[in-house]
Amino acid sequence: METKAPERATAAVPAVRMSSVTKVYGSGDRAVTALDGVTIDLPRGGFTAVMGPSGSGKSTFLHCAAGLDRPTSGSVLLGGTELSTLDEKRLTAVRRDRIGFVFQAYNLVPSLTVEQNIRLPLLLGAGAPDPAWPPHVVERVGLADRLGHRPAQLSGGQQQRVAIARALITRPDVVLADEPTGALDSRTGRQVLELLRDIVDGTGQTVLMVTHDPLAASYADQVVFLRDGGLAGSLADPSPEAIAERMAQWGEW
Ligand SMILES: Nc1ncnc2c1ncn2[C@@H]1O[C@H](COP(=O)(O)OP(=O)(O)OP(=O)(O)O)[C@@H](O)[C@H]1O
Repeated sequence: METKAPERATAAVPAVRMSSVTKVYGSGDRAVTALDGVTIDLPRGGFTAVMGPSGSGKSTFLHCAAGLDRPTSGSVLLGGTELSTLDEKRLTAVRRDRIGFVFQAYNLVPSLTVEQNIRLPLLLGAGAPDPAWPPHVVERVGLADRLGHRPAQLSGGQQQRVAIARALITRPDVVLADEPTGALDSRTGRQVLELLRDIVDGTGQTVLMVTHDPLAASYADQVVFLRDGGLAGSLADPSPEAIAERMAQWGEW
């Protein structure tokens, strides 16, 4: 299937490139450095998990990568577009068209059907992808027989699959997931993680996921650890045991 712009088809351009990103909230005595000079590339078509103790900067990292928060200094490139210099209107368009969000709490619209929820970003004006893409997404998340249902008629795992399909519908540069299995039981949570893995492997999407759970993080290609706002190492092809061991070394989770 075609991509939307030539720059985004270049494998050499990472999905997200953060360079010396610092985020300071407040000022003077009350200043809190939430991110402290973070430099990282998220490879296109990769699955990256972000872990770290409470307050280490995970949400701030995700928000800066998504253009939801502006860094105090440093640069964030999304598929080759510098976010820090965009005005609010263009930033909103980038978030709508090129980033998919998946939250712990699903955030579906109760009065809309599954199909309308999935297509919501397109109804709100996002550029239409290749016509073959939406049916492909619906099929991939296994919801073809639920399209006329309302969210309340679905299980938690099915609702999260609707949210994942909605995040994918614009064929974004990156899907950002904030504790996507936090509200699910372990079996349903595994199904959602398998789906995220399948989306990366089968459609070449890029996923960035914040999680506290070593098992969830083990579905990623790499785990990056944050501590006090800075990168504190990474693990490639991580096993749950290796992740848990790293967490135990720091003993502050
Ligand atoms: N809007 C804000 N104003 C002031 N301080 C903030 C704000 N947002 C975050 N912080 C501070 O920045 C630091 C990093 O917060 P962040 O939410 O990114 O951490 P986290 O790793 O996601 O934590 P948790 O796992 O508890 O969700 C914390 O010290 C937090 O108190």
